[in-house]
This record gives sequence, structure tokens and C-alpha cells, in this order.
Amino acid sequence: MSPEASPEAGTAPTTVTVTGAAGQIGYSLLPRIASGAMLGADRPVRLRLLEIPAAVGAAAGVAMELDDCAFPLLAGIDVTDDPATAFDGADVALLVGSRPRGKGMERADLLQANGAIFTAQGRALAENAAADVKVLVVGNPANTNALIALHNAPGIPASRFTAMTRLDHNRAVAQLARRTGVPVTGIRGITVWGNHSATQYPDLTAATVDGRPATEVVGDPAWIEEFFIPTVQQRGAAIIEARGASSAASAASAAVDHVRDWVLGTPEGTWTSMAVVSDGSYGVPEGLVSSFPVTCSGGEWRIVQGLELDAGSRARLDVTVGELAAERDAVRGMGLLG
Ligand SMILES: NC(=O)C1=CN([C@@H]2O[C@H](COP(=O)(O)OP(=O)(O)OC[C@H]3O[C@@H](n4cnc5c(N)ncnc54)[C@H](O)[C@@H]3O)[C@@H](O)[C@H]2O)C=CC1
Ligand SMILES: O=C([O-])CC(=O)C(=O)O
Repeated sequence: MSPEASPEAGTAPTTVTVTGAAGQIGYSLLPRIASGAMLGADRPVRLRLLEIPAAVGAAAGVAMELDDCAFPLLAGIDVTDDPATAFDGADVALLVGSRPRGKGMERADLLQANGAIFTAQGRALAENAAADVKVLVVGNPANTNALIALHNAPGIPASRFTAMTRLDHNRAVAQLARRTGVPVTGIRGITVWGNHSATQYPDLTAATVDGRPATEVVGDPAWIEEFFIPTVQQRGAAIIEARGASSAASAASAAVDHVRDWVLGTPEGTWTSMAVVSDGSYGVPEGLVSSFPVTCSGGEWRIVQGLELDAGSRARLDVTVGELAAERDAVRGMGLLG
């Protein structure tokens, strides 16, 4: 399928900053962005790649390969280890680079190590990015890294910071399509709620399969409870087990989907899942970066209102939101929320 044309086609290049550009996701993501898959087939792109000093050489190698693709839409590439340079004029920032959990590292150590990265990047975004920058945090723990970045980016509205649960959403769509034997285009109304972690709640309550309620088409509540939900929750771990490395091509594809929908709009008659700053909807405490059902138009996202949450869904949502609140309290205790 060829990418859609952007409504603002033919204007100045959009500046897209990608951090962690020499990593696995970066390698799958950058050619997709440069080909027009993310922002539209007529939208020129200027790429700014940020890496740590030890990986700048590898990022420069990726830039050489992007040159060698001769992408018609690629207006230029800069490679740097300086966040101020990387975020200069950024219209879209994909924060992929983060510190992986090392041997013997506790969750608190991981939050602390990533806190240092995302406080600095939040500040650099505030000082250098375009006024209406759109930020997608992919690097884990994605929701809490986004929370840290937005708290350290004075002047940028919190609504401009999002975290990625689109991979979880796409995994849920694919599982339901496979079970029901319809193409993925026949699946609508899935929501992933909460944290991008094993506590997330992939919710089929409002989903439809070719216009019919998914729960009726599936006709087997045990499949949903005992197979669908844990499979989606544990899919990241299953990929690591099978591949010996974490999801990269599918994560890159989800990042492209997330930004494309945010910039160009979600399709009519459905929604997607994005982790955004809560306004208190569905009882999620205000200020947490939680995944919700979201529609986008005109470059703005909106949380879908009025969905029913039965007791089972409420309990699952409370668990994942409780984890987000605990992560927030931990990073607040470390002084990372400004
Ligand atoms: N939200 C989601 O759905 C998903 C998130 N992830 C997360 O995405 C992140 C990246 O994954 P991979 O590309 O596979 O990892 P990777 O380890 O292959 O690459 C990460 C890159 O980030 C760079 N980096 C580290 N600190 C940096 C900094 N301060 N500034 C710029 N670059 C920095 C590293 O040098 C490395 O090249 C991981 O945190 C992973 O857990 C992965 C899959 C899905
Ligand atoms: O589980 C991981 O480390 C990578 C990840 O976020 C995912 O695949 O969803």
C-alpha cells in the first residue's frame, strides 16, 4: 500500500529527531520514516539522529545507508551526540534510546538511569524543539519516561508528550483477526489500557469483528481471559524468548503507525491506543501517562469518552494504573519530576 499524501504536502521539510538511532528499532524505523510511511508520500523529511558518543559512529553508518537508499523525500540527515543539536527545530521527536536493564539491576536502578536521560532530553526539547513538537517515547519504561520528560520540559504542553502502546494494540488486533479469520481491517474498537508492561489491559469489550461484537463472534470468554489477554500482555517476553532480542521491526512499525495517526488522523469509525496524559477520564488519576482509547484529528488527540467498564475491566484497569502510580511515586521520590 502506498503511504497517504499529507494534507500539507509540498511545504518545507518536517524535522524528525530519532534518539537511539544506532539501535535495533532505529535500524527498522529510519528507512520507514525516510520513505514517507510516517508523515505522508509528499512530505519531505529532515532527520536528526541522536546517539551516545560510543554509538555515534554506528549511527553515522546508518545515515550512510539512508543516503544510499536515495529516498526522494529525504531532505538531509544530521548525526550528533548533543541533545540540543538533535532537537533543534524538531517537529516530531521519537525517543527510542534508553538504558536497558543490566545484570543485577533493580527496577529502581533502571528508573534512575533512564531518569537521567529523560530529564536531560525534556530540557533539551523545551529549549530547542519547535513550539508544537510532537513527542513519542518508545524507550522503556515508556510511560514513566514520558512522564519524566514532560515534567522537565517547561513551556511544552503536556499533551505533546505521548508514550507507545500501539505495539500492544497492534498485537491485540492481530490476535483477534487470527482467531476470527477476518483481515485486520475488519477489527475495530480495541483498547489497550494503562502501562506498557505485563499489567496492561487489552480490552475487547467494545471491539467489533466485521461490525459484530467481538465477544459474540469469539463466543468463548475463556479464550479472552486465558489466552488473548495474557498473550498480548506477554508478547514482548515471547519475542525475546524466540528471537533472542526484543521486538524491533514490529516496534518500529508501531511507532510509524502512532505518529502517522497523530499527524494525519485516525481512520473514521474507530480509535487507536496511545499513552497520553490523563485528564481524569475513566478514573485514571490526572497527570499519569496512561494508555487510553484515542482518536486524532488536526494533529490533536482526544480520549474516547463513554465506554462501559464492567467490574472485571475496572479491576484490570485499577491494577495497571496502580503500577503507573507506583512508578510515578518512585521517580518523584528520586526528584526526577522537577
Ligand atoms: N514501547 C514499546 O512498545 C517498546 C519499547 N521498546 C524499548 O525501546 C528501547 C530501544 O530498543 P532497541 O532499539 O531494541 O534497543 P537497542 O539497545 O538496540 O538500542 C538502543 C539505542 O539507544 C542508544 N541510547 C542509549 N542512551 C541514549 C541516549 N541518552 N541518547 C541517545 N541514544 C541513547 C544506545 O546507544 C542504543 O544504540 C528499549 O528501551 C526497549 O525496551 C522496545 C519494543 C517495544
Ligand atoms: O519487552 C520488551 O523488553 C520490549 C517491549 O517493550 C515489547 O516488546 O513490548
